[in-house]
Formats: sequence, structure tokens, C-alpha cells
Amino acid sequence: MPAHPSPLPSVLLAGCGQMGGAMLEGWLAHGLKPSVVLDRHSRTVPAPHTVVSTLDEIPAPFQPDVIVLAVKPQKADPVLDTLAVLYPQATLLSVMAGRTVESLTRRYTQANPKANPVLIRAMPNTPCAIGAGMSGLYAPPQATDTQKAHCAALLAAVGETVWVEREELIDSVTAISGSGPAYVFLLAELLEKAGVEQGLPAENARTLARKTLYGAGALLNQSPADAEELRRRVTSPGGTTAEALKVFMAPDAWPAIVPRAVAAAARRARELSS
Ligand SMILES: NC(=O)C1=CN([C@@H]2O[C@H](COP(=O)(O)OP(=O)(O)OC[C@H]3O[C@@H](n4cnc5c(N)ncnc54)[C@H](O)[C@@H]3O)[C@@H](O)[C@H]2O)C=CC1
Ligand SMILES: O=C(O)[C@@H]1CCC=N1
Repeated sequence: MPAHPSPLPSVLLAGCGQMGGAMLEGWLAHGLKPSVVLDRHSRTVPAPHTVVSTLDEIPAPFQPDVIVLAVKPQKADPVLDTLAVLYPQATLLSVMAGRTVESLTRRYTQANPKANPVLIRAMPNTPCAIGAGMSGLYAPPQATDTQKAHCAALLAAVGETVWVEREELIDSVTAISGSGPAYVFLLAELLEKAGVEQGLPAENARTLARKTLYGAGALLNQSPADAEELRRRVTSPGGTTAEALKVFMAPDAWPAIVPRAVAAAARRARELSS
């Protein structure tokens, strides 16, 4: 990730927890115009960037290109209320699950009737911290090309991006790639435990599980072949993998469970929308 020649737009990062912190790591590695990080927990950022624990501490002349909303959806309202007063014409990039453009704009303009914000939504994931993120983005029709370009640049600096045409598809993105790393980490946990049950020393089981997921992910990333074909290449007829896949692929196992889990995540995203 080059620190030159084009620094990313300046941001006010509102919320620097798991997701905000992951993006910030990538942005700092890339190079970011002077920016401000808001978090009530103590943080450090290298100069010329600044950390504040409340919005009142933001230096008066600071005008970010983009305000990134990365607090929990249920905690956003007090932050929006203050931002609406400080930055009535802001470009806001929300990475919050669920909360819609309409609900965020409504809250903003309730807090300041003169405000006229533009809300763009994105759903990134924590591999952004190492430049391997996957983000879906949605912009409403009123967003300008510059606003979209600023938001896209921020997310492209920390991984891949896709735009979706309809806002409700951000809930689907959330259920696949936003939450998705947790599904993969669960598989790592379970493989590691199973390895120990098979008699491997814990340290070996951990390495075997983690590096297998890493290698398979890297192969998926580089190979033009479908996942199904890559799976077939591992599965010798009458061999060991086929036996494991009979268990995983039983009609009531992964083919039923994965869509059910994804649907549950998407449903929760819709519940968080108000
Ligand atoms: N964790 C993940 O993998 C992903 C999270 N998201 C979204 O990112 C958002 C944040 O999630 P996490 O980073 O997991 O949560 P988090 O709880 O780790 O981070 C939120 C941060 O905001 C700070 N904060 C909240 N209200 C504040 C206030 N009024 N003033 C100052 N600081 C305040 C908290 O101190 C905390 O550090 C959520 O809306 C979530 O939907 C999106 C994609 C993936
Ligand atoms: O669990 C959550 O609600 C957030 C959104 C996607 C990943 N983490």
C-alpha cells in the first residue's frame, strides 16, 4: 500500500473500535490527509492526525472530506446529533449494519433542521486491517461523483469494493462478507479442536487449521477456477475428503445451515435499520 503519491481524503473517524480501527490501520499505511479519530477509549495515532474523546474537542477549523460513522448502530444517535450541528453539510460514510440512509438522514436533520447531509453506506470487514478487506457500497442518487469517489477511495485503500444498486442489498453484503470473517474464524476454531481430538498436539492443530484456511483462501483468491472445481481437485474418488464431504454436504448439514445462518444475519441487519 503506497504512502504516496495520492493521500486518502481527510476523515473524521467516529468510532475506532474493531471495524474503525481495522480501517484506520489500512488508511495510515496508505497515507491519509490530516484526520481526526473520535473514540472515548484512549487511542494513539501518528502526527499529523489527532485523537479526541468527545466531539467538542475537535479543533474548530477541521473540516473533513468524509465523516466515517463506525460506532454501533444502537449508539449512533448522540453522535449524529452533535455532528449535525458541527458539520451540517457533511459527506457521511456509514459502515454501520442495518441503519438506513433514511433513518440516519432523519436523525441528522431532526438535530439540525438546516443540515443537508449526504449519506453513503458501506459494509466493510475486519481484514481491511491488512489490506484484504471486502466492502460493499451503496450511494443514493443525490451523492455526487466526488463524494462517491472519496468513499470508494477509502475502502479501495483497504481491500476490494463492489457497489450495489439498491440499498437493501447492503443487508445481504453484511450477511456474507461483513459477518463472513467470523464464519471462517469459527471454522478455524472447530478444525483446531477436532485436530486435538485426533491426537495432534494443540500447537500443531492450531498451525494446521490456520494455515489451511490461509492457503485455501489465497488459492481461491488467485485461481480463476470456481470454488466447486477447487473442491473437486482435493476430493479423490473413494478417498478421505469424500468421506468428510459426505458429512458436510448431507442435505441437513451445510447446504441447509449456511443459507439459514446467512438469512439470520440479514434479518438482524433489517431489524437494526430503524
Ligand atoms: N466488527 C466488524 O467486523 C464490523 C463492524 N461493522 C460496523 O461497524 C460499527 C462498529 O462496530 P465495532 O467496531 O465492531 O464496534 P466497537 O464497539 O468495537 O467500536 C465502536 C467504538 O465506538 C466508540 N464510541 C461509541 N460511541 C461513542 C461516542 N459517543 N463517543 C466516542 N466514541 C464512541 C467506542 O468507544 C468503540 O471503541 C458497527 O456499526 C458495526 O455494524 C461493519 C462491518 C464489520
Ligand atoms: O456483527 C455485526 O453486527 C457487525 C456487522 C458485520 C460484522 N459485524
